[in-house]
Amino acid sequence: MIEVKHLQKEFRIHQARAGLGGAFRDLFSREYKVVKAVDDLSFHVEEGEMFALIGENGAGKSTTIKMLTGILTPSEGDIRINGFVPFKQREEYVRSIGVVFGQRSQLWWDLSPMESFRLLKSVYKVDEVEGEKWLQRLIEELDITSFVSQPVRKLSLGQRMRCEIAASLIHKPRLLFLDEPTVGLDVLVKQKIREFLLNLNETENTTILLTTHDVTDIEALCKRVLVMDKGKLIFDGLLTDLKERWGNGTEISFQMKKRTQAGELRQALGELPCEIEQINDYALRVKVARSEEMLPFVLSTVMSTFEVSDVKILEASTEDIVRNIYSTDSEVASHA
Ligand SMILES: Nc1ncnc2c1ncn2[C@@H]1O[C@H](COP(=O)(O)OP(=O)(O)OP(=O)(O)O)[C@@H](O)[C@H]1O
Repeated sequence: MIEVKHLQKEFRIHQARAGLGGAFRDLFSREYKVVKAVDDLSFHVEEGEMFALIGENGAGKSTTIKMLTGILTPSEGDIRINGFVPFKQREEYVRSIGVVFGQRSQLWWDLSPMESFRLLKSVYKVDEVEGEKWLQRLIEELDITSFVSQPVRKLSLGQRMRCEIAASLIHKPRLLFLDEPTVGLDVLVKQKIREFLLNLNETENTTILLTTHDVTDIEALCKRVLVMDKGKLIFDGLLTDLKERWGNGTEISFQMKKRTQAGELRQALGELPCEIEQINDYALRVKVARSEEMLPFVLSTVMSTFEVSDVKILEASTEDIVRNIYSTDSEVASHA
């Protein structure tokens, strides 16, 4: 569905010289700095995948989406989506995709969403009967019936965003781009949007690409994550692998009924690669790197060897992990 090879986008930014003299010199000769917003990006996406593109501010996500949607022309590299080269075959290409930019609206401000939907139907030359059936399904599933006939300017952000999603899907595209779709929304609306997207992906096999700063979006929706840093792709793989790679593992804290020393725990756990920390005479903490395999072993061994009064398992959240990635120097990671 999506094939991106060595994609690059450079921007030339005018560097203003300091002071009045500088401004005067700028009139005659301008100095420019080149910013590589996207640097040698390559990835491949199968039809029906739902994946997230993440990275801190300025990482290059929006520039990537703009190139994928045909708004920007790459400086170098190839993009082929659904058989199209987006920036070359723009008109045909946009009929096969849906786009939602969280910060920008595709609805007419003074019209109702319903009127916008009807206009979009004729722009996309959607089949009357099939198109109407599909629209009714979108309205129902996005739960927008009660306000779909009010002017867009009177809608709340959450109501508008659900209408934006409906508008982007009027022509039943095979591929949907969502740039920050849940930014500023309350938990209930986020939940509704996520349920809708999961259902769309499952029932229609729509390929969905999401950029987000909200890690709960990723956890709810995507198995695959692409992480960008300073224009480069630094991770492309499963969310579970991302957690394993950048997470600090899992910590298990044990409260013992009797005095227990770290050495005794070490003896019980044998050669298992883990860190054991003595909190006090009765409390110890075991840190394991690969939680999925090791956690059950540590739990069962300690519980069957010692008298344990309390256990707590502390796993790094995706949010901690993403923070961890952004604060670490980038290191290229390979596809899982
Ligand atoms: N039109 C432009 N002209 C010049 N520089 C640009 C332009 N658009 C983006 N950039 C620069 O390219 C880099 C990547 O920007 P981009 O908007 O793609 O990042 P982002 O990951 O989407 O960030 P955010 O999360 O803040 O939206 C930044 O350094 C930005 O200043």
